[in-house]
Amino acid sequence: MSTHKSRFTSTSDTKVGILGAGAIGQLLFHQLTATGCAPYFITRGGNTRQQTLTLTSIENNTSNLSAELFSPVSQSDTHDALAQVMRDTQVIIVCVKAYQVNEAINSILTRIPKDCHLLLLHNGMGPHLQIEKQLSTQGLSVGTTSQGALKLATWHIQQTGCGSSQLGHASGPQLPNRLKDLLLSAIPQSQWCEPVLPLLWQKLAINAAINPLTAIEQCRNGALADIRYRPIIEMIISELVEVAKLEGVELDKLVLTNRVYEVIKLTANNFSSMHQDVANKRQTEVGSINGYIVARARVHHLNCKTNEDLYNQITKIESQYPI
Ligand SMILES: NC(=O)C1=CN([C@@H]2O[C@H](COP(=O)(O)OP(=O)(O)OC[C@H]3O[C@@H](n4cnc5c(N)ncnc54)[C@H](OP(=O)(O)O)[C@@H]3O)[C@@H](O)[C@H]2O)C=CC1
Ligand SMILES: CC(C)(CO)C(=O)C(=O)O
Repeated sequence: MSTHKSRFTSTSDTKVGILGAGAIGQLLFHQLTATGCAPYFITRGGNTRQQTLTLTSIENNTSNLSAELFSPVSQSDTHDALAQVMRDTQVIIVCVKAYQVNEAINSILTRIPKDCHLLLLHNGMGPHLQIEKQLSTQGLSVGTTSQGALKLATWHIQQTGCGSSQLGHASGPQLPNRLKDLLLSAIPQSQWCEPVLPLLWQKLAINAAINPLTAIEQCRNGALADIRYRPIIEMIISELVEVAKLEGVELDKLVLTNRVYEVIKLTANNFSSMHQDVANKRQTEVGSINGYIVARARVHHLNCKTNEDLYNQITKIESQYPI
């Protein structure tokens, strides 16, 4: 695997859009702004406006920034402010949930400039397969992050973890080095990795093992260290390794298992995102986690009983949310 180190010096002439102004989108906004770049947000509602964003850092320091928000649905026929700002945008970072990616990109597809690059940053896998087919000339990159951010209020986030981020090429033209440097210098502990797909599969294994089990058992991540979960965790990983192999990605089951247990230990006190989604009766990302493993297995006429069982249990819980 090759990695790319950043040699970026700050600039304000690079136009970066952030699609999705949630916890991770706002965290990246603060981090990009600190390097001298002035990103803007694409949201799914509301009018074009300025918004004050508040960040509470890990050290509990609070800072404010002003951001510009644009929406594809609020434009009058004569003045499409989003189209105008997107015209010279060089990169759009997509920070929505996995199941929101298609709709979010489709809402802006006709406005994306021909030489603009897209970077997908979400948990789980899958949306890139659809998006790469829809892009004509634009390049696509994908990434995974273990940074943590929590929304305290709509426009106030708390950084909850200083993890690392791995980004890399998916399809079409490569992200120009100047833009790679910008992203790598803005996002702490980030690396450009080629190939990046094995790293996404590795993160998928972590999420496939930890997320549904903690949601079903209603426990913190650390509870999965109990020996009684070992057989099911091993089965989840075995199935994933087999599917990844058929997809051309070789993973070492033992290394992956050790990594899953390392994350269980490192995040022992956390409630996983799927646990939180289920506790708050929100749609989960299971379709892009265990659901993705099952879907890719089907393409290769393979059965993934354990992942399928977990997928079914989570979607059943979701279907029982009160309306
Ligand atoms: N938060 C974290 O600590 C981490 C999150 N991740 C991953 O990052 C991804 C994003 O997570 P997170 O930021 O927490 O999620 P949030 O729900 O906080 O943010 C998603 C944002 O996307 C917006 N959105 C949804 N659809 C559209 C659309 N069509 N157009 C424009 N905006 C849209 C939502 O808007 P609205 O307010 O209207 O719903 C929301 O603001 C997920 O895949 C998550 O698993 C990964 C690591 C850590
Ligand atoms: C790594 C882990 C499992 C941490 O909780 C996570 O990514 C999630 O909760 O979605």
